Amino acid sequence: MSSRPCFIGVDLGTSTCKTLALDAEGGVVARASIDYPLVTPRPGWAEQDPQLWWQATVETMRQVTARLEGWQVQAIGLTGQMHGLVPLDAEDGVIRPAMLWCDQRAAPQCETITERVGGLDALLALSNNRMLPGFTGGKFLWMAEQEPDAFARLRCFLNPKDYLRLRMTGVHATDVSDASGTGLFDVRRRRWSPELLAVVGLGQAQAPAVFESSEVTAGLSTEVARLWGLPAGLPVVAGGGDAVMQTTSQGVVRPGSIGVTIGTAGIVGGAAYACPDNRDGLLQVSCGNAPDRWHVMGVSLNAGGSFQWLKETLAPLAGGDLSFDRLAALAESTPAGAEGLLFLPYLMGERCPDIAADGRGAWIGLTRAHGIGHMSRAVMEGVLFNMRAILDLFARSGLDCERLRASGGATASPLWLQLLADVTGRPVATVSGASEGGAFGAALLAGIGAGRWASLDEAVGVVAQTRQIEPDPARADLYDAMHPVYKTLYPAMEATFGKIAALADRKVRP
Ligand SMILES: Nc1ncnc2c1ncn2[C@@H]1O[C@H](COP(=O)(O)OP(=O)(O)O)[C@@H](O)[C@H]1O
Ligand SMILES: O=C(CO)[C@@H](O)[C@H](O)COP(=O)(O)O
Repeated sequence: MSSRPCFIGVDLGTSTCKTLALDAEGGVVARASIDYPLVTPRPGWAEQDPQLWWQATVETMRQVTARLEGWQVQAIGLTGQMHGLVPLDAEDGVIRPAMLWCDQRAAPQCETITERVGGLDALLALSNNRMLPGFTGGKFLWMAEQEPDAFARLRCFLNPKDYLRLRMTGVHATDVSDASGTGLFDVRRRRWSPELLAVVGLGQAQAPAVFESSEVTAGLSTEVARLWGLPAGLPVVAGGGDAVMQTTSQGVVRPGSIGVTIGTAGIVGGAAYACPDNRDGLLQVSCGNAPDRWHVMGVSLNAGGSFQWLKETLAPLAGGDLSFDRLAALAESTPAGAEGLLFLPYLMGERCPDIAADGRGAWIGLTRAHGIGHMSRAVMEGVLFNMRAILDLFARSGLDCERLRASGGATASPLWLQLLADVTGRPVATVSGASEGGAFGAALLAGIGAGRWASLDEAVGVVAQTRQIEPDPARADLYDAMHPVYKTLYPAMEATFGKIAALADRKVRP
């Protein structure tokens, strides 16, 4: 019997590496995932060791390929966390741990870049994006200033998922959607901006080659192919940044629908046929996963990651074993609105709806009547109030939508899904593949690259709606009343957070 074709997608998330194989109808044949830690050496900093990413990829690929007897892998597609800087030396060695998308240390350098090009309007004309804290661009200047010896050794930089490609194929390459997130890319023309590269001290030779998402970048090396029992030279397609790819996995590739992802980050995203002008730069505009598509999104740094922080913080008090389900059950048995307890989730600072590098998290309204169930519920509600504020920004840009499509790790929880509907007051649809996250989209892109589907529109034809969750009228009414109050929290605290950030730099022994 001849082997059946399948396509592999690898998603290098912030918390987990997920790998899956899809058949030619979009059904999942095999999947595996492995977690790794997020390191926060100081408030506002976030790093990971690319070696751990590669180990997780090797192992998840081993587990998936071991289950593919009778299947023939036709191509691999990559996706992963955006905006991270993997600095490489002349031997392709990693010079320092990767600074991630939620790392705020380079906020002052982002302002410097904006000034150097002549202000915000000039920057938007070059890239169509602000140089937001957390974008890759600022990290180069930070390195040049704070770690000049390390910066002098830099010969090439890669986005996180593209480091996996380097290890798989030996090639320095990225795709247009992930390149958009560096802040150094001319999103309108789908090419590096030579002016912006120069402003951060780089030349074109130090930037990876850029491909459209479904283009084949290179073939699997003999050594790596042997590790996974795959043919040497197997095509590895360009893929895309995870925030864009999540929206592709949701089937949101044409204007008119909006996807919400609750992963570590929170993403509100939609597609466009032409590159929209990013007038005030409060949203992000990137190239989409097809040559004729662009992508608009607002990204919160603090969605599922806030819930994960709560779990990790409380786990030692719960004998080290506290599950997301237990935490959600505590929240579910607490009244909607957590009896007046609000949570501002800016634990990693924030990018959208507020640009708040010095932002901090806070429970506001604590009383002796509040317990851990209230705190857990307030965290979930606060994250979703923040997503609703991003939806308000979308509406202001004429991108509103009556229904949402949901994806991301948190959508494994029925409570998160119901609260998303209740807090936004919109029906929420889940789709096949949404719980698989970006790996699903990456595998679809691999399928396009291998010729299974002729276009992105055709490929997302395999994405089907699985459920629709309606908002509960009474809870939606309460959340309508709470949202304007929530929106006052950051403006009220902004100046105080600035002072707190300065105080946090003063180290005094315990
Ligand atoms: N069973 C679950 N119940 C509730 N939330 C969950 C569950 N599993 C994962 N999550 C949430 O999903 C987040 C991770 O989502 P994921 O899409 O896998 O993120 P990433 O791609 O950033 O690694 C976690 O931070 C957590 O808040
Ligand atoms: O910053 C962004 C996109 O602009 C984030 O989407 C990161 O790319 C990380 O995503 P997850 O790990 O939460 O999927």
